[in-house]
Amino acid sequence: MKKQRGGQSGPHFSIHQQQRTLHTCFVPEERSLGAVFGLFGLVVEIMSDMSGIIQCVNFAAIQHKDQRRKDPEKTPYINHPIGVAQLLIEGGVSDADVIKGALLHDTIEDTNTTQQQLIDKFGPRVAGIVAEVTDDKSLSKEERKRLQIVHAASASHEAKLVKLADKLYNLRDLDRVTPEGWTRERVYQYFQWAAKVVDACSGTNEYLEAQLHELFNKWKCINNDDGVVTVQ
Ligand SMILES: Nc1nc2c(ncn2[C@@H]2O[C@H](COP(=O)(O)OP(=O)(O)O)[C@@H](OP(=O)(O)OP(=O)(O)O)[C@H]2O)c(=O)[nH]1
Repeated sequence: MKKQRGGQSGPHFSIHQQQRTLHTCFVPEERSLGAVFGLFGLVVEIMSDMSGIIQCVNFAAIQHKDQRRKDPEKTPYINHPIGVAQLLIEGGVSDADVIKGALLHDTIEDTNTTQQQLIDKFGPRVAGIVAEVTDDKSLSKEERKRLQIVHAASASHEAKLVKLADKLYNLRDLDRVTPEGWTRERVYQYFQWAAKVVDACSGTNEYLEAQLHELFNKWKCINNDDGVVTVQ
């Protein structure tokens, strides 16, 4: 299948068409022929690099093997990158390098993986997406959080997609259960900060942003005209 600009491909269904209709495949009452064809186009696209994607899942699983999420069930950490990749598929993303970037997105930040290793194994484009969504752990937490907002605005489209799916996954997790040791205030603060990062990525993916705004509405995070997020 011929590659288009930005790594997107699919001669029969535009990425816009896929994004608009694809998520309806996951909602039985809204399922339509167009959505099913859209899903087919996406599956063909992703399948064309299935072995590369499996290699990423395998590498991420090995690198995160001893890590757990912060929820009381101590879910295996690998569930997170796989879930972020799944959200991108739901959002109609058919660019295999973005899916790979999602699967690997925490390997540099949270394991001993280096960017050079990712370049050697998965190529410079995938490694570049991961590098863009990696925080500099040598900085203070406050500075890292501030820089995420600043960097999100000028990030590439591919990195913004991973960022949006990452935030959606984490916010859904927070909505589901409070991590061990977190107060309700800390959860609200995370929502407030995440709303600013998401705002900086606006206009990237209709589906992911709609899902995020649904959560912000539920948690009553209002992004004012002056960019200040308030919680009601
Ligand atoms: N909601 C949730 N988050 C969990 C859980 N387990 C681990 N995390 C991770 O915790 C981080 C958010 O916690 P914070 O206290 O704000 O940040 P910190 O761990 O970096 O100090 C997120 O990582 P991050 O890479 O720093 O993401 P982000 O801060 O860039 O969103 C998230 O992936 C969990 O069970 N629920």
